[in-house]
Amino acid sequence: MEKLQLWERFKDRLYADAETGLVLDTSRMDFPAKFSAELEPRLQQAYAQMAELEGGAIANPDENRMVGHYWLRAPELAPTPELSEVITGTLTSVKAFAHSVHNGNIKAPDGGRFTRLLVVGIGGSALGPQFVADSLGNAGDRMRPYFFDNTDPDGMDRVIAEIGTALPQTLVVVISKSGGTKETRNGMLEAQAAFQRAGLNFAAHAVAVTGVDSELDRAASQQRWLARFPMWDWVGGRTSVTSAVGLLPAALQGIDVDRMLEGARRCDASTRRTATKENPAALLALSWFHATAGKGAKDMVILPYKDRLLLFSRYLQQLIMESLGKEKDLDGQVVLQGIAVYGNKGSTDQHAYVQQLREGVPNFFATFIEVLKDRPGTSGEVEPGATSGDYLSGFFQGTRTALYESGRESITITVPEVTPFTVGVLIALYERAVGLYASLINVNAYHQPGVEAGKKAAGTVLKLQGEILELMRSQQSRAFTCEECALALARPEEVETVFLILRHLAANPDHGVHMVSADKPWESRFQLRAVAR
Ligand SMILES: O=P(O)(O)OC[C@H]1O[C@H](O)[C@H](O)[C@@H](O)[C@@H]1O
Repeated sequence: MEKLQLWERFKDRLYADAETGLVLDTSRMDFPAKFSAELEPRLQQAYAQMAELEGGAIANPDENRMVGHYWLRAPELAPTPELSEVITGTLTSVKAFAHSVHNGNIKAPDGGRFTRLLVVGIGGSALGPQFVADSLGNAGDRMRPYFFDNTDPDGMDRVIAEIGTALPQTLVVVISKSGGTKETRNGMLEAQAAFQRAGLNFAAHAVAVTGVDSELDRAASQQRWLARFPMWDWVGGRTSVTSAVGLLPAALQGIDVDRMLEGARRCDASTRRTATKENPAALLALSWFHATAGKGAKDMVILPYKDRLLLFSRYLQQLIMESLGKEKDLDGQVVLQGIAVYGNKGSTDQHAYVQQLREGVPNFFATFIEVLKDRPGTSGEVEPGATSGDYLSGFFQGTRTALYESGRESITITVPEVTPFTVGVLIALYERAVGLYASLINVNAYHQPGVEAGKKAAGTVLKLQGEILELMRSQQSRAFTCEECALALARPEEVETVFLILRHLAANPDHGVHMVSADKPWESRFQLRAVAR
C-alpha cells in the first residue's frame, strides 16, 4: 500500500481516547472492511457475554465461578453489596497497612522502619506485582522490592544475599490465591529459614495475601503473622493485579495505587463500548483474530520501546497464553487454541531477533508499544538536533515501517508516559481484549486445566524419590544402577525417572547419595553415604 493510502487508513482506523490517553493504531493490519463487518455479530455476542460476566454470571463454568476482576476497580458494579464492601474494605486496609509501614506505626522488631520488601509468589501471584514494581519503581521508593518467584534454591540465595544486612528491615509478603502452591510454600519456608539463621522472628516480618482458610492462611494465623489480606475465588490469578495481590506490594513500594485503579477503571469504561470502532480492546481482539485466523496461527511479539515496560510481555504471556491456550472449546470440541506471546523491548531487540522478524519465517504479528514522553525534564543532545529519546522513537518507527514493507503486520499502542494511571490502562486493556477474544473463539478464558498435569507429575516424582531413598537406606551397603533400583522398587517402567532422580540427588549433598560414574551415564552406580550437615 502506498504511503498516502496508508495515511488515510491510519486516520480512518485510529482509536484515540482523551480520557485514558490511549491511542491504538491498527493501520498496519491488512484486514479488509468486510472482515470487521463479518466479525461484528460475533463481537456483539462477545459484548453481551461480557456484560453478563460483569453482572455476576458464572462465566467460568467448569469451576462454577464468577469472574470479577472488573469489580476490583469499580466496586459499585459488583453483583451484591457484600462483595462491594469486601472490595472497598480490602483496598482501605491495604492502603492503611502500607501507610502504617511507611510512617513507622508498624515497624520491624528491631524498632527500625521496614525498608525492603520480599514478595514470595509465582504465576499470577508474582508476574503482575513484578511488572508493576519494575514499570513504576524508582530509586527513591519507600521500600525496595525483591522477589522469590520460583523454587530455585540458588535464585533465592542470590536474593537473600542482595538484601544482605537489610534483612532485619525486610517485610515479607507471601502471595498465593490457593495458598497451596508448592513453589510459594518452599519460598516461604526458605525465607523463614533465612530469617531464623539471622536470629530474626519471621512471623513479625510476614504478611499473607491468600484465600480465606487456605493452608497459607491457616499457617499465617497460627504463627501470628503481622497481617493477612484476602483473595477471592472470583478473581483469577492472572487477573489479580488490581486485587491485594498487586496492590499491597505496590502500595508498600510507594506506588499510587489509586491512580493505577483509576487508569484501569477508565479503560474498563472504554472497553465496555459496544461500538467496535470505539472499543480499543475489541479492536485488539479483532486484530488478533485477523492475524492468527482465529486459531493462533501466528505468534504475538510484544515490542515496547521503553525499558520500564520490559516485563509487560512476561506478564502478558501468562494472561494471554493461560487464558486462551485451551485444548477444548466451551462445547467440548477439541480446538487446540491459543496465541503464543513473546517479547522484550525495543530498540534492544533490534540487535537480537528482529533480523528474523524482518526477513525470516513470517509466523508472527508485532505489537509495538510507544511511550511519548522520554523522561522527566529535558534531554541533552547526543548529536546536533537529536536526543537519545529521538533515537528511540526513530528506531520504533523504522522497525514498524521495515516490518510492514516486508509484509509483517503490526499494531501500535501509544501511551503518553509510564505512570500508575497508564499501567492501569494497559492492564485493563489486555484483560478485556483476552476476554473478548476468548468469546470470539468460544473458549473458557478463566480456567487452566492443563496446569494441573505438570503439578501432578511433579508430585509423582517426589513420591518416587522418597521410595528410592527409603530403599537405599534399607540397603545401605548396596550400590545401585538406575535399572537395578527401578527393579528393586518393582517399578521397572519408571527407570528413566529413577535415573533422573538419582542423577539429581547425587549432584547435591542433601540426601547423601553418591555416584560412581560409568562411561555411559545410565550405567553409573548410586549409593547412600552418611550426610554431613
Ligand atoms: O496464587 P496461587 O494459587 O499460588 O497460584 C499461582 C499460579 O498457579 C497456577 O500454576 C496457575 O496456573 C496460575 O494461574 C496461578 O497464578
